Amino acid sequence: MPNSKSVVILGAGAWGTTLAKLAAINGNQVHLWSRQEPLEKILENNNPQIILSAISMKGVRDVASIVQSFPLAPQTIFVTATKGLEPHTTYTPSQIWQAAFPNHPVVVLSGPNLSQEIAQDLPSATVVASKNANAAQSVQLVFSSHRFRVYTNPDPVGVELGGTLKNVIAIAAGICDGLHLGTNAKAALVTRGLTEMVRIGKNLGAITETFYGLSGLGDLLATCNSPLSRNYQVGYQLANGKMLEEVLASLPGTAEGVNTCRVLMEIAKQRSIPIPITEQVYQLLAGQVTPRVALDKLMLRNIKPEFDDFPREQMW
Ligand SMILES: NC(=O)c1ccc[n+]([C@@H]2O[C@H](COP(=O)([O-])OP(=O)(O)OC[C@H]3O[C@@H](n4cnc5c(N)ncnc54)[C@H](OP(=O)(O)O)[C@@H]3O)[C@@H](O)[C@H]2O)c1
Ligand SMILES: O=P(O)(O)OC[C@H](O)CO
Repeated sequence: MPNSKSVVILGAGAWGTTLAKLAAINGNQVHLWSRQEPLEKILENNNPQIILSAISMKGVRDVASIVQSFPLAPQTIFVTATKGLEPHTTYTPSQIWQAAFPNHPVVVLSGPNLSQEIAQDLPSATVVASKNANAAQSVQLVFSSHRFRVYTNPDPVGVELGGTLKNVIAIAAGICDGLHLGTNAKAALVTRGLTEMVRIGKNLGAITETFYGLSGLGDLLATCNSPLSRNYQVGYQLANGKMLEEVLASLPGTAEGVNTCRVLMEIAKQRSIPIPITEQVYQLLAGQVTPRVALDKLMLRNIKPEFDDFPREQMW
């Protein structure tokens, strides 16, 4: 294949395995790494043009520092598909990869991508975002197929935060469905959840419009409406009376929203960003409120205008 690339995928979990298949379908030479094998052989023998990380948030920093110890071609592109935030530093995965490899292009891949549906060959779309347009276009070619439509975007911060922040709202959506609160409540929750995502995103340097695209609203809708989502499952099962530890132990894979929620609360406190839904999810995960009390606390907040920054000329 003339455009075939050597692609190393780090993390043989649900998402890494699915992305490896998508890249292989297009004729790329794909090498999937799980931490049971030595990384050295894969990196040294295959001269990767693209290294994609689908590692859970908790492993990203360690894996990035292992990769740092190997010589790489200067044009090697890093792609991150992790949806999480690092505790304490509050770094996104792409910030960790960029700090470890300051001279390499870094691309964020994120969108409404429930891996089980993609693995069944159902149609799906995603976004690859980078400050480096050539790198984003290279990654677009590696993964695009008749079943996986890949768009480019110049706002990696917004694309990465969309995929990360929606996980907390998906926990809330699972609670909403688990309590059988109805379609009106779910619509209100998801819409106000998007408002919270935009508020945090703008504060962290994202472009607002990005949150109305596939990696923001798109992923929010997919994750808040699917029992395939691990984050949704956390909320749904908590609403049905299970303990958090019990739910996490029975989940197939990682629900990043649990840790993301804690990190978001740190960010919101430091920067005085109002995020009431996230705050109630945080208190619920910490065992400080029941789902019903969290609902009442949200409904009984002070009444206020719908938008924080409606254009002045449109105000009364
Ligand atoms: N599944 C999806 O539908 C989907 C879609 C889009 C994005 N994502 C995101 O992709 C990331 C991975 O999700 P997943 O569904 O693939 O989760 P998963 O099935 O639980 O797999 C997690 C992967 O991370 C690796 N890992 C975990 N801790 C590690 C550590 N300390 N050091 C090295 N490797 C470590 C695991 O390795 P071991 O197997 O050796 O434990 C495994 O390969 C998450 O951030 C998730 O939000 C998932
Ligand atoms: O299973 P979840 O909740 O991690 O969601 C998977 C993907 O992020 C959906 O786009």
